[in-house]
Amino acid sequence: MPSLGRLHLITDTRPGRDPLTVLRAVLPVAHAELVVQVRVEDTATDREAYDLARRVVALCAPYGVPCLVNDRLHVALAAGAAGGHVGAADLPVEAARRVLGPDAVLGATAREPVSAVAAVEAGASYLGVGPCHATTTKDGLPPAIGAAGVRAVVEAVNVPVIAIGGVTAEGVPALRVAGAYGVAVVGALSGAADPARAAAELLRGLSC
Ligand SMILES: Cc1ncc(COP(=O)(O)OP(=O)(O)O)c(N)n1
Ligand SMILES: Cc1nc(C(=O)O)sc1CCOP(=O)(O)O
Ligand SMILES: [Mg+2]
Repeated sequence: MPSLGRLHLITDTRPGRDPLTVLRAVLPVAHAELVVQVRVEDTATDREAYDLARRVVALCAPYGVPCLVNDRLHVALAAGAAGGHVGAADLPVEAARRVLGPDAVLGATAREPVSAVAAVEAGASYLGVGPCHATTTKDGLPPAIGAAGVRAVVEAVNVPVIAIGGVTAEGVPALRVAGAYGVAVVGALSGAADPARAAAELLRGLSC
């Protein structure tokens, strides 16, 4: 499996957001370290998810950037994505691995060491760990775990840990010190006035 990028751009499909414009801006700056995760609202249809995933796959292909699909693994397969990401409400990791096959990238959400170890044993190739900080992007999350919570997971597993939740360029160094391999962001790129510049700032922190 090729090495994983350290900057995971998660698509923002909330009303008023423009995920493809953000992606077009970020790709030339971050391609060597970029992973794109297609994440749509729960209310989106599979057709909408598929259409977005196809467009993201096509935009990413010339840059060699992998596209993952959140939750909907049939969409990942149909769109020719490199893999998927699952959490507690999705297919179990072991079933997701069977669906995607042995070579796919498979991310799993883990918030503490015990479930992290179980996810890796079940076939996760990286872990999304958070929420690191408060975020307004997603409702219903448990309390933030901070850099210390990330470190606890890092020390328990031997796969890349991708820190998520309220991640900003300013917060990246502390997460790297805690052992995070990379970060996943929605708002830090989607909400930026200049997404290319925001990506460069995130990458600066990740390169330390
Ligand atoms: C990199 C990364 N980490 C965590 C998540 C969250 O996944 P999940 O817990 O399944 O929640 P939803 O994103 O499906 O709402 C993620 N998507 N990516
Ligand atoms: C989709 C998602 N999952 C999280 C988790 O902790 O499981 S936090 C999150 C949203 C991340 O958005 P932002 O970078 O804008 O905070
Ligand atoms: Mg999910």
